[in-house]
Amino acid sequence: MDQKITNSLLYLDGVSVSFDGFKALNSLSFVVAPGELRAIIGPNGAGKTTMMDIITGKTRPDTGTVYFDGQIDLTKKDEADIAQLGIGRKFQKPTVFESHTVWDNIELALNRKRGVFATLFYTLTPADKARIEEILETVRMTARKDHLAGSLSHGQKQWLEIGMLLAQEPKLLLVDEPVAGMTDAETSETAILLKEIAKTRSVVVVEHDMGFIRDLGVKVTCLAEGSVLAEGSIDFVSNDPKVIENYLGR
Ligand SMILES: Nc1ncnc2c1ncn2[C@@H]1O[C@H](COP(=O)(O)OP(=O)(O)OP(=O)(O)O)[C@@H](O)[C@H]1O
Repeated sequence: MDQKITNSLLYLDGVSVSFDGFKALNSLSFVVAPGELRAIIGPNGAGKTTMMDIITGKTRPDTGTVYFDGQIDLTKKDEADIAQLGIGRKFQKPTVFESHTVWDNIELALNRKRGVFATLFYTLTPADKARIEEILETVRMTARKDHLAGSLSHGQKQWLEIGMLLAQEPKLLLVDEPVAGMTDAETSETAILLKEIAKTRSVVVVEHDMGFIRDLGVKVTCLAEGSVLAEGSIDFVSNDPKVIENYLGR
């Protein structure tokens, strides 16, 4: 098999999908390395959400290849299989269990892997507790572990949900517009948090907030009309005349 495929955590090549004759993705190709944090930008309708739908198996491509972790063909897997393989997705709106504590939210996420019956009779091992504590620390929630999730700020709920995804130990985390609606301080902290998380897994983050993207300081892929318009450092991409015309200058 091609070395580029086997050395990548995520490999998309020539991925196209149409809805009622409209090409939402038009021969999209890009590669994410193991342990890479990648930022995706692009105007509304560029295909960013559709790209995540393809990776997570919600949408099937009409043509193209999608490989995960070297040799797994994601186009042959369903959504449940893909989640099980280690791809976690954070949607834009936080979805936490509001009437449960922060700790319980993480514990529930940790148990989700075990199934309902096993969970009923399961007591946490010291290793589970240590993992929950570690996740709480990562997502800045240690001091709030006994608070009800419903009492958290919008930004804190986003962090808690990232923690719930971490409990599933994904190899790849897809994060959709995490800083929309966050305060400036929360936004800066989220950049640091995602960089920490990407030390142990790959993260693909879609955002419109260019200050946040600059803070991340990672390779940026700009999509437009379903394909890659430009890719490289934030300075390289934001100075590209095509990016200015299609996105930044609008
Ligand atoms: N299920 C669907 N049926 C019909 N059209 C769709 C479907 N999903 C997406 N589209 C269209 O495909 C195009 C790409 O949409 P997509 O949501 O992927 O863009 P996006 O880059 O995520 O935009 P935004 O920044 O607004 O979230 C849009 O024109 C959208 O209307």
